[in-house]
Amino acid sequence: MSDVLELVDVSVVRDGRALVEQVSWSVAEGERWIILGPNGAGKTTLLNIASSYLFPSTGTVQILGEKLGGVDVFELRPRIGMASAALSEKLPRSQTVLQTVLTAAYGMTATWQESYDDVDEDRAKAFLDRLGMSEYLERRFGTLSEGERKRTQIARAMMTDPELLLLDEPAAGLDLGGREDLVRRLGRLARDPYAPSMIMVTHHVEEIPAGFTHVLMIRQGKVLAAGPIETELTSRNLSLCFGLPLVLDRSGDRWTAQGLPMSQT
Ligand SMILES: Nc1ncnc2c1ncn2[C@@H]1O[C@H](COP(=O)(O)OP(=O)(O)OP(=O)(O)O)[C@@H](O)[C@H]1O
Repeated sequence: MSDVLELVDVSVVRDGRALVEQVSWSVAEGERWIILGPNGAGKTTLLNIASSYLFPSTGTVQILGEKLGGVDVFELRPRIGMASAALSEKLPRSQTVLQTVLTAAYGMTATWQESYDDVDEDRAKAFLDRLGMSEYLERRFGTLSEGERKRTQIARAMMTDPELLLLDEPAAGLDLGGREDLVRRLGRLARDPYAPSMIMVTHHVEEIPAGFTHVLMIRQGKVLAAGPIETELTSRNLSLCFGLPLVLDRSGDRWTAQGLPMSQT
């Protein structure tokens, strides 16, 4: 299996402070990674590197076999699908859901013409259907609920048939039903052998979909643990990562975590 992402000794320094420090990490083709860590740990910074939008201060990065700095990022970016709150803000609120997904095929956020190939339209509809958005094709993006917006964005990220799919906190802001619906859909995607390699950022173990295979835990810019979920996602690692005693539980293929009662801390 070849690597879709390889970071060697990567640091990002801003104003004399390391946002991520000496990170070495590789993601092989077909793997589904969770990046887990507290607020400000450096998760989005890692995702911005993986999407080729951020160059490290030191260290080397290879994305889909191309070395960052030695490749035209405009050729690389269509091969990477990304869904994040920052990207969502750039999408025009007046565009329909279908247009929002279709524009991704042309590497744009807004429509510049109304004619798209039928084949693109069929693809966009198929992805929206997979995300449970068939009923919303003509709805304006700005009128969607948070959950509907997230699902539209994931369909959009799939539109270029990416080899690497990056999801930054896809379940943030969703209610319990919305979260469970999204986690189930992501689980289905993760188990699809034809789906791209995936990296998903989250703060919560409850949001880890079934089918995700690996976890990277980060705290204050440094990697605490990285490897298969089965071995690395432990109460000990989670406690170190979030800085308080936590008990991790597994029920079937899903996870929960809670702090120890005060009397035991
Ligand atoms: N351009 C910048 N200049 C200075 N500091 C920055 C810059 N971008 C991010 N940071 C800081 O780097 C740290 C890591 O940020 P990052 O967004 O990667 O964290 P995160 O783990 O994704 O956090 P959250 O869970 O809160 O979204 C934070 O302390 C943030 O304030």
